[in-house]
Amino acid sequence: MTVLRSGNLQRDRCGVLTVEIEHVDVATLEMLEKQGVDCQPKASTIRIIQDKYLQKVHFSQHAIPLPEFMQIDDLEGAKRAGDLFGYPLMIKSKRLAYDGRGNAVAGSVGELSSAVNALGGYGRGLYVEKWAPFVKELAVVVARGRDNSIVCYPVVETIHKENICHIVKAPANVTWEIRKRATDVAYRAVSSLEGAGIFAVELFLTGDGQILLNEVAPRPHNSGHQTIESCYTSQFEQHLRAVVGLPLGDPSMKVPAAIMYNILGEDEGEPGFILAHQLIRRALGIPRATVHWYDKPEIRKQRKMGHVTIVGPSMSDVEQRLKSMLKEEGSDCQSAVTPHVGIIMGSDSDLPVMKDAAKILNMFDVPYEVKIVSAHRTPEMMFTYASSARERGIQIIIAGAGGAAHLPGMVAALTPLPVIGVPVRVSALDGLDSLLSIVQMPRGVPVATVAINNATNAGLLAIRMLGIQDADLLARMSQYQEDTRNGVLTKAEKLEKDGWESYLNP
Ligand SMILES: Nc1cncn1[C@@H]1O[C@H](COP(=O)(O)O)[C@@H](O)[C@H]1O
Repeated sequence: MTVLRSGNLQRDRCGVLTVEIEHVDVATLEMLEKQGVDCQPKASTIRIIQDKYLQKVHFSQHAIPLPEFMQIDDLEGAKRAGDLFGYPLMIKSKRLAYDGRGNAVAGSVGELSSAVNALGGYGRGLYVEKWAPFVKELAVVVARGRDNSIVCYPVVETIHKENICHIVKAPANVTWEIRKRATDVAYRAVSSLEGAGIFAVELFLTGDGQILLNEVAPRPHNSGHQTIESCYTSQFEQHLRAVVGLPLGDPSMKVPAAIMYNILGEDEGEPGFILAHQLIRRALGIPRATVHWYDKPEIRKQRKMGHVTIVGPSMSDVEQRLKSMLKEEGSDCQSAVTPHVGIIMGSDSDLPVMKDAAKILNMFDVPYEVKIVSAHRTPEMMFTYASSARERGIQIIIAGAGGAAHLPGMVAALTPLPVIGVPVRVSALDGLDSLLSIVQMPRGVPVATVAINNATNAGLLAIRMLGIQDADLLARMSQYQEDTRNGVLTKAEKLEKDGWESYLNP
């Protein structure tokens, strides 16, 4: 087996299969050699994939949702397609179309000829697709083993610039239902093919929530590069497992968020290398960023020269680091620590109580923010705060209010994050009004409610929740419990030794 750089499977004239692969650890290689690697993806798969038109025909036969398409052989055919699908019209080359090559858009009937000429004429083998009015491009990397077992990686969002993949965000910021639908389309597309290995399935999400299959690439793919750092099994290891016939690995993410940024040539020759190296230098200074440089001998504008993957506790955290790497305005990676907990309260008069939650978070070194947000006096602000909290990387909200204390409940209705309510004692009713307002939530909208004025417990509960995914934090929580226990034991010993009278009047 030869280990090269990309991800394609090739067979030479003697029938020896070459796996082009970029990342493989020595242990896997040794194991492969011992196995006497025998990789034989079915020829039909390769043929289907190489001819994009045939691929479309194949998928439409399997009732997989696609943009409408038809083959065109001359100008008359192209005009008919225009009449049928309307403009703009997507014209695609059947073969060797990738990275924006082999695609042209005709904005009107008058632009048909120039678009076709740009693709090398009808003789190249062309087909047209109805314009897919997508709001996002999604992708799912799917692995298929030689025993036909299939696993799907989490759905990612791919962001293209001038038809070239620029950024991949994992996981995609879409609803669970859309993720499920995208995964289902990808699964069905790969199930309808033959062969083993990684298949990257590119999808369109339309404004009305439809998922359309764009294309399938039968190889480790740019949309899966972030799996090296973000998933338990990278797409490259998975590809080897699949073609060799080993059990497929766990494709799930081991970090909450990842972004892959392609390093594209910004200039030709030496100036291009200097710019790329400046970017790499900045990337090396970004926490949790990993640089991959492909060491291609030549640099050209828009050529993929490498990529950077940044992983982190939330998408907003990772986005902030990316901005900082790209030196975008308002990005200072050092000062911008994403708060994990939001402490909010209905009024500044709640602060003397709510400060105790902040003290606990200080003690455990958990980043947080403190804000005044009133459900009644600033309802719009409450709406914006609650509905954007998750996106900003907040993981838990502690909300305190007194009297008609609707803040925790309303916030819980607006976010999927856990909300801890602190009833603040303010009125003649001694806090019972606040307690009942917070605790008596309707079914379906939970608020974890602590005792009246006990913001300390809200802070501690937040630490325990965060500890589920943070072993160090959980260990510190055990230590806190141990210290509390020792504190009580010391007092008990003193009471025993001194007697209650001198204990009370030392
Ligand atoms: N329920 C509510 C809505 N907006 C503020 N509050 C609560 O009203 C109490 C009294 O607020 P203030 O001291 O500002 O009058 C505070 O506990 C505050 O959370």
